[in-house]
Amino acid sequence: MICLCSASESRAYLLEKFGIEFEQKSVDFNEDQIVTDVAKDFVYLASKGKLQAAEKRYGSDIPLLTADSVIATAEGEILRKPKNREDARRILSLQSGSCISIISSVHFKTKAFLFTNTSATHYHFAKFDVDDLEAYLESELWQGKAGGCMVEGFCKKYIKSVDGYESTAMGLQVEALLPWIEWVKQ
Ligand SMILES: Nc1nc2c(ncn2[C@H]2C[C@H](O)[C@@H](COP(=O)(O)OP(=O)(O)OP(=O)(O)O)O2)c(=O)[nH]1
Repeated sequence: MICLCSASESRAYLLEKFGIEFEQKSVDFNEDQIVTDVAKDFVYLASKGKLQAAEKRYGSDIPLLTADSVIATAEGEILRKPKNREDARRILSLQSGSCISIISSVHFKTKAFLFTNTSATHYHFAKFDVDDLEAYLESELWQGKAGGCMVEGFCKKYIKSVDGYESTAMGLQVEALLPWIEWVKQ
């Protein structure tokens, strides 16, 4: 059993999809305190900060798993979760017809080891249909997602090319974690 220290439905879905037994508890960490404009450093520091907060709150008797994800545009702008529908429209419009990277960092800590991994999945999207984008904004499915993005949903039909795991793009590179989770089961 491991503890997914995250409020993320996407991360819980991914662990369930891979048949990993877990409990889920949220963790409070203010990502606004992170001062960097480098996306891979942002997610690493956020994931690390969440782990430290989780250790303080839950102790370390059970293996703790934390993660953070952002989108980086081709220009290097970091896109986090949209604040509102207008922000979602702005952020998604930046991704329309563009190349982006979804970067996820994980920290997985047990009594025996600390595993960290920062991975990216790179997408080239076709231009989003305006009416389709408005319908997606209306659906509010973009809420709580880095860049308002759903690679398995709204964005899927616009994918012209992809390089990397879909799981990384959805917020948790389970494939990289699996050997370490198996080790814990021994
Ligand atoms: N279903 C789906 N979720 C995505 C996708 N891209 C990013 N996400 C989700 C994963 C995370 O829940 C969220 C990124 O926000 P954070 O890394 O700050 O995590 P979140 O605040 O959701 O939960 P946490 O901080 O771990 O309690 O976006 C995607 O393409 N599909």
